Amino acid sequence: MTLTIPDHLLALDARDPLAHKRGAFHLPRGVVYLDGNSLGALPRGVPERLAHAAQTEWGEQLIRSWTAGADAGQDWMALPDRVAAKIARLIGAAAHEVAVGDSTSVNTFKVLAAALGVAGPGRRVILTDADNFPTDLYVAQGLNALLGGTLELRRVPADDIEAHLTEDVAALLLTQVDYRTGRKLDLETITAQARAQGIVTVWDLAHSAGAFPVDLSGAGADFAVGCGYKFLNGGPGAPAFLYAAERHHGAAPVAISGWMGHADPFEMARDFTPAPGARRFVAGTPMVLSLSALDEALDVFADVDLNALRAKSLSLTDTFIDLMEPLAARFPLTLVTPREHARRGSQVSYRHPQAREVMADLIRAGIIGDYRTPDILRFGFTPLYHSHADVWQAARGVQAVLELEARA
Ligand SMILES: Cc1ncc(COP(=O)(O)O)c(C=O)c1O
Ligand SMILES: Nc1c(O)cccc1C(=O)C[C@H](N)C(=O)O
Repeated sequence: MTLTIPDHLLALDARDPLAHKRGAFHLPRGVVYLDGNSLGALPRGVPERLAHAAQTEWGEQLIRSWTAGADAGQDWMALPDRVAAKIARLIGAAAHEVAVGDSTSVNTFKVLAAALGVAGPGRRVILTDADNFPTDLYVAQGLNALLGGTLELRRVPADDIEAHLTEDVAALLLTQVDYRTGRKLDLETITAQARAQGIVTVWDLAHSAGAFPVDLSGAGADFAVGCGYKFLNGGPGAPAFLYAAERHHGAAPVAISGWMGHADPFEMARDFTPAPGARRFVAGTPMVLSLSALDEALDVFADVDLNALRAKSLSLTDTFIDLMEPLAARFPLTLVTPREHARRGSQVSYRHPQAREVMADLIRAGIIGDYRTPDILRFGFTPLYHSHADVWQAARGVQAVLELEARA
């Protein structure tokens, strides 16, 4: 690898239409941060927004903040809906089809229960990817246990899903981008195939939302969930989101029917009457402080062309794969991320027999990626704040660490 950043990479950065977005983030010096697919970097506007929420809205306004500005939709009570509208644009949904709050795990429970509630009679299988993220598998197991073990959780390799779209399947639960390999599934085609078989789809967009455009409505997807703290940069433990297609709002059961999903919470009625739209899935009191951070973080996306975001993400990951190629020839590194653009999310992963140690050394050297069992080195690329120069620096760092380890 060259000693200085190659001109063609500098040229890519010079004509990067998203380059100015880097300034919207706090990025610590001396670090190449490649873990925005686990915890997005801090948007610069967030600390001030949090201070305002704490000092003014909470400290001064106290309980009045729940309703202050309600006429303009600026009250705390409507904060989940305001955040939902911002996320909706990123995932191809209408604002009233998105609900924000709770964790992705809890939302997976809610939408899986909803999906089972609208599935055709006699269908008792939840079909999923055998390597799905653990929480998706565990939630499906827990829901089945709650239903007395009446369902079957059928786990098959992601590549074999199509062959398993059979008439006994009630719901298809898939994560679009695999957290280990970065493999991206064709959400449009799989959704269409599932719908043709009468199967209700539930998509986990944890590694999709904010990384590239998603078009849930266009695809005809039924339900979805996703994280607020990864590519949406909402901060540690940020509220998650769920999507419920409008056509299901009438019939889909609300498994956690809390008072904040009631049509009129302060009516204090004895029976649950769901709020209009996906708001019915907001179970309890909105997490105002963390919603405020997420709300502010999402403003960074307001003027972002999502196609430009995708193009840059692919350019970053292409560059990393290219720069790593000579290293993969010298060291025991195996690329596990698909090279085809259509099958790649916004991360690049390699197998390495000492992946855990290599990643620990990389992190000590300021190249922060992730290790995932059993032998995966994972590098996440965030098109809002990474440059091609960062990618080059990261690959140089990997080279230095691997050379040092080979000598040890
Ligand atoms: C695919 C996927 N789903 C869900 C989650 C997380 O869910 P939760 O926010 O409930 O921890 C993650 C990461 O943590 C994930 O990668
Ligand atoms: N959600 C996480 C957490 O609470 C602590 C540490 C890491 C995470 C993650 O995001 C893991 C992540 N979903 C993954 O893709 O591996």
